[in-house]
Amino acid sequence: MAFTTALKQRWQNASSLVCVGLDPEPAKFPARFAGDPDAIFAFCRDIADATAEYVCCFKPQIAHFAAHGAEDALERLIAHIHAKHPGIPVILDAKRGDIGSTAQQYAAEAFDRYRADAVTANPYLGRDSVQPFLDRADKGVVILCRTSNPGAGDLQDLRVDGRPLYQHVAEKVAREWNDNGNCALVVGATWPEQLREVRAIVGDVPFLVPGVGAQGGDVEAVVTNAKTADGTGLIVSSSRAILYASKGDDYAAAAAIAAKTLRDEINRYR
Ligand SMILES: O=C(O)c1cc(=O)[nH]c(=O)n1[C@@H]1O[C@H](COP(=O)(O)O)[C@@H](O)[C@H]1O
Repeated sequence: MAFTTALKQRWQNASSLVCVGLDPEPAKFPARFAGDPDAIFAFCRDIADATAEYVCCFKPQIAHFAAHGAEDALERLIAHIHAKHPGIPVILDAKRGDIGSTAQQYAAEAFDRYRADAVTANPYLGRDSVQPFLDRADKGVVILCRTSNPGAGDLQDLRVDGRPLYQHVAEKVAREWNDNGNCALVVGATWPEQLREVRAIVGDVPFLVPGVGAQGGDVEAVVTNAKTADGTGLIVSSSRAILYASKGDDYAAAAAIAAKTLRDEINRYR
């Protein structure tokens, strides 16, 4: 099923706009994983199984696996999510972007090797660098627009033809790059004003919104400023606040409570 179709179904059927980000950091794992050679897979699997009923998506972050030589764990984790939780799309957070021939390989990596349903991409090399992702009509392409980090404005806010660069990205993606209807935009939860501005430019294009939880974004401001008319349109992603809700043996139950609490808070403002 196409990413956007699966996402819309999941928004409705699970009544959730929450995405759990799977960013394993072994140093933060509960003590029971000490010395376990498969800790990264086991920890992420437990979190995914505990939180699945409360999410519209999962988002594994590739560097958090690759830094530990755990690409195999990432492959198995995505296969596990597809098998155990069918209908929940997986966004591979890899922020790819390169010349066309290399971008082809990145698309094959994300969609054929890892079997992700969508991938995050950096737009700054231009359309041809994103084209191999756009061409996979059944897959989602989640393009950086106004990121959540403190330095986001260093380049993204530079004024070009009278308005900030991130607004040009938003317009280009919505008007020119979205022929297959498979684009989404990253807009950080830490920037409620920019969320409102980008929503006004792009209509119903879905937003991936990281930055609630550990980065302090305000849930009410995110939802009221950026939801679509039908009360959806958002993939509100939280990683550390859910993954590391408890360092004890109750880590999975604590993650489930954190995911449910975020879902309910979001739903109050939809
Ligand atoms: O593309 C992303 O997911 C992303 C974009 C962005 O603007 N800010 C951002 O924090 N992220 C990712 O979201 C995750 C951080 O989530 P927290 O632990 O909830 O802060 C990391 O994997 C980041 O790479």
